[in-house]
Amino acid sequence: MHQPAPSPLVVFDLDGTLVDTAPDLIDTLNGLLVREGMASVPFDEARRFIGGGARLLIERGLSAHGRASGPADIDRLYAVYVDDYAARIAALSRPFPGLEDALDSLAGLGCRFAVCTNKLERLSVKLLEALGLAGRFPVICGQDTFAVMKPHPEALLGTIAAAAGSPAATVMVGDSATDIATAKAAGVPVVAVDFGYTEVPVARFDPDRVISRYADLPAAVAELLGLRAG
Ligand SMILES: O=C(O)COP(=O)(O)O
Ligand SMILES: [Mg+2]
Repeated sequence: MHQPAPSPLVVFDLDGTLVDTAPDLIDTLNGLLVREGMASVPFDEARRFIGGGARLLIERGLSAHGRASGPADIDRLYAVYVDDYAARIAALSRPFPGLEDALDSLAGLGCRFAVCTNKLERLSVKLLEALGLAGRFPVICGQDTFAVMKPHPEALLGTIAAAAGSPAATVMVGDSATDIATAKAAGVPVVAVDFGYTEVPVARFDPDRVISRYADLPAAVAELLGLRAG
């Protein structure tokens, strides 16, 4: 007896992929820096600090001011950051254009959806709930869901398992070198969006596809997984 093949799964990164969170992340970081007696980091510079989780964002913010920081400093600032960010979670953050239509088309191809992010799980759920998107993603895994975070492949493989999917029937969608490395290590094809947060153009990391707008995602996923409409 053959097991029925698991339905195709699309696993999305969150910051810079599903949602343009940079304004709220950067306002939170800059609020923290100003209270510590430092200047704000310019938006375009701070945007490139996103992608490795909040701790790294704070470390990069401090080192932009030439401030060396020990783990105790980061721990203290991180606790404040998480509360401040939670309070403004979707003040300015919005889904990238065309996302919902692309999800509708992908659902029409039989795809299910999950999130694998380096944001804390509870903040990820809160953000997607605030934007009315949580119902689209029955599985939302964050940096603290598993013992490891991206780029460790187990973060993605754990997300796929939680969604009762199979790596062979999954596509990852992300905006950063971290996402591409994670997918490659897990043996999962990856579509990179080029409108997210990265210092180096994503094409440089050799993803399977690069898209510049969500309208192009359904065809890319269909091609990578050999899906047909209907
Ligand atoms: O907030 C971050 O720095 C990371 O988030 P992401 O994994 O959803 O890009
Ligand atoms: Mg990202």
